[in-house]
Amino acid sequence: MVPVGETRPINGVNGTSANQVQATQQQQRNPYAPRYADFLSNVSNFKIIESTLREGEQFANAFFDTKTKIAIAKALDAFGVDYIELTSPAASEQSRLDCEAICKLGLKAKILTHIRCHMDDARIAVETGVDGVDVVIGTSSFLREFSHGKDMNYITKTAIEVITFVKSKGIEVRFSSEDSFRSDLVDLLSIYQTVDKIGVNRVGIADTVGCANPRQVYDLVRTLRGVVGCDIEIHLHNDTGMAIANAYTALEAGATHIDTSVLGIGERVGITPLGGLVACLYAANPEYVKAKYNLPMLREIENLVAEAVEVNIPFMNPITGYCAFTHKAGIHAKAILNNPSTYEILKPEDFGLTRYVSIGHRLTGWNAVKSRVEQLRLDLTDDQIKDATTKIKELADVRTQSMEDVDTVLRVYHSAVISGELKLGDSRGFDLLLKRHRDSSVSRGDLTNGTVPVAA
Ligand SMILES: CC(=O)SCCNC(=O)CCNC(=O)[C@H](O)C(C)(C)COP(=O)(O)OP(=O)(O)OC[C@H]1O[C@@H](n2cnc3c(N)ncnc32)[C@H](O)[C@@H]1OP(=O)(O)O
Ligand SMILES: O=C(O)CCC(=O)C(=O)O
Ligand SMILES: [Zn+2]
Repeated sequence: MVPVGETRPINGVNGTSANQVQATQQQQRNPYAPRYADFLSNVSNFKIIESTLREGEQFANAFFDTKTKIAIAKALDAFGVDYIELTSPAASEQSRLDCEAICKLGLKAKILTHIRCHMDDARIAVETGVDGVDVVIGTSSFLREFSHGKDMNYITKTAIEVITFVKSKGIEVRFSSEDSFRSDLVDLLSIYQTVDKIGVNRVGIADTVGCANPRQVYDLVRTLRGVVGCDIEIHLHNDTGMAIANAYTALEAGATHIDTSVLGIGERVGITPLGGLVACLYAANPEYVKAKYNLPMLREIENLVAEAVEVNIPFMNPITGYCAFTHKAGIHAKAILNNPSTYEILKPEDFGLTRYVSIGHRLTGWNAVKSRVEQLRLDLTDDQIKDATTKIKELADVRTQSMEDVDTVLRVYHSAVISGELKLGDSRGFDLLLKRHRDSSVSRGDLTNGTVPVAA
């Protein structure tokens, strides 16, 4: 693969200045930007509640010792997340100690802990030094019957008691209904309205089982926006692959805070991933997202967490997947080389990353090969490059060619053309020359020019 520079039209293929002006104008009208009519939308005005150290600890593979938790908290803080949510200090003695230790780090991000809607948990939480407490209780009939066994009257009464207590300590408090999308709408709205009236800082909606679709998310958040004056947080599981789309829709409907975890880790398949959400919001408003977050840190944070929980970064991960900025098909490669915005909505350089064009395969085209010819500073006409491209495709029909293979083809082709040994279209002649080159490289053990010594 060949790394390709920023917006430099490497080959200037068919480029005219008029085309470039038009392309620039098109780029300036970002079709993904929020529309001005969306007065409710917070797509360019949101906060991230990063829950790798709470929801993420519920991922089956997760065990974070104190040192790892501190490293993750510091990295998230340096990235610029607004809040870091920690496991309940009621979970274990070490969880409580870790919560206290992270509160003492003096991070810019506000530190939250996440508790059951219960005074015992609240009393422990407020003593840890956190900036706020996220209180949750299930409101769906499933959870009321099979989890905690409490009815809505009890839930409301306890919520008021816990919220009043946490507020009396001068720290933030959020009340959330677990399994919101399978809860009765009247129950939900009435408890949210009650807690809003007593001054809760945020209410939270949770798609606990990952069943909601964007339209349902829009409707619920939009309705809630009309009922409460406080901030609205949303927590979205990814069981049906909707977590990023649902988060975006929630912001459009007026949500103010989105829960994320690094790589989306959490219960089952987890929640809205930090990187994927950032990619989606960057597409809508790159300047806002670039100004708010230290984007080049994303890869480092994902590597840190991936290593801690012993998983690989998925190949199709937005931004950091290993082929996120690699372009392959000839049609794509030509356009990318002229202007990367043709096939890229995210700019790799904004994330400290590089774009690549893959050349050594049968879907390649002469424009991509030409860019490599120019990088190698070989002097070939367009017709000669097309001829060499035919050769690369023939070879790639048998197996994918490494960059070294491609470079060898181009160098051998170039020297044969210069010396007059090869005429345009002489495929058989070129095969012989290539074989001779490879045989002599093998016999000399010659690895120069990145040529792989393979038997002919
Ligand atoms: C959807 C979510 O992810 S919510 C967050 C989940 N997070 C956690 O569970 C944190 C880690 N959990 C733990 O360490 C433990 O479960 C603890 C310390 C919270 C509780 O442990 P235990 O007392 O042994 O109870 P256990 O886990 O078996 O059952 C949960 C208890 O909390 C009650 N409960 C469950 N949810 C809630 C809630 N939101 N608010 C109040 N009580 C609740 C249940 O009724 C049950 O009570 P019981 O002891 O009377 O049966
Ligand atoms: O506290 C919340 O809002 C969400 C809790 C949770 O993890 C869930 O419901 O999946
Ligand atoms: Zn969750």
